[in-house]
Amino acid sequence: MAASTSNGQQAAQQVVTPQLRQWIIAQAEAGCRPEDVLAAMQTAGWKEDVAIRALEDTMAQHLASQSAPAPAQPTQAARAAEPVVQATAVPEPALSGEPTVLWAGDRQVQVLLTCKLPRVVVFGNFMSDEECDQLVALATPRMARSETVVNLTGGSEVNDVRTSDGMFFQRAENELCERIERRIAALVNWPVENGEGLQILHYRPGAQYEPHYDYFDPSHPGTATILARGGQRVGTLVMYLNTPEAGGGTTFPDAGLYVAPRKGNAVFFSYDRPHSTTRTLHGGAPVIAGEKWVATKWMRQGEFI
Ligand SMILES: O=C(O)CCC(=O)C(=O)O
Ligand SMILES: [Fe+2]
Repeated sequence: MAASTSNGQQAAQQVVTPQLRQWIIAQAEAGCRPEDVLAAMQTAGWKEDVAIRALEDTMAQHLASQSAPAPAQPTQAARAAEPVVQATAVPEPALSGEPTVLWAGDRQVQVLLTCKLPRVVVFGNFMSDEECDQLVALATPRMARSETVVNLTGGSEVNDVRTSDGMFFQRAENELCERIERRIAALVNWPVENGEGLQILHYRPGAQYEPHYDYFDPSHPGTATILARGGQRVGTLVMYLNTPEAGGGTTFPDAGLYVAPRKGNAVFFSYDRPHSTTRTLHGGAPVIAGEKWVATKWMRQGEFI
């Protein structure tokens, strides 16, 4: 099996050929485990997300085309059609009727943009100017250089990936946090109890948050400790507390999406599995002029304790 390339630039254009599909089916029928098929594809230069989608789609189609009744024990071929990482329920706004506004319990919020993959929704008028200013004022005396979770230990440390300052509020620490948390819960239909405390970030000119995933990497040793407090993260709401003069948007490189930071607006995204196939790679673009303040709410699968 030969992949078209292992070069990142060209890899974005990798195309799943009929030959690759045949090879996948042959491996599964020969009894190869899906993990091994995936590993072989990656060794040959296929991007992980392309390989997973090719494997899942090919085996699902192959099984659907077989007319024989399902065997009592799943075959290797059936196992290969199972998602490599299991999907889970996620927060989701009530957008089925394509509304232009949503009632979030105490406030009407505008729907400005929706995207299926990655699941991204941009909201307007999520918070009032006064609420934004008040949150910044409450956070300011407590700002410290941002820390990022260290996956090896489950602890956190200062590093260069995130050059902003930050702080965390406890959940429901004050009336404003409580009000915003209830609004988020109503907007994305996810229990308040599953939310982490609000995080406030402050970026000065040049500061940025390099592209990353918000879920915890299941393969890292520190993740088990983190997951004990409510399971995986499954959704994020980034709320813009001011409008920088230039730069500082939230980027989704896999979708070529740039969300401009506008005071009071917010960007929501969800990820139903801790995997790159959710395409939720995102970052805070460098602030070019002015400064940037955001509040981030991360939502867990279960109650965050
Ligand atoms: O600042 C941003 O636009 C993104 C923030 C972010 O990704 C986070 O807080 O996890
Ligand atoms: Fe993030």
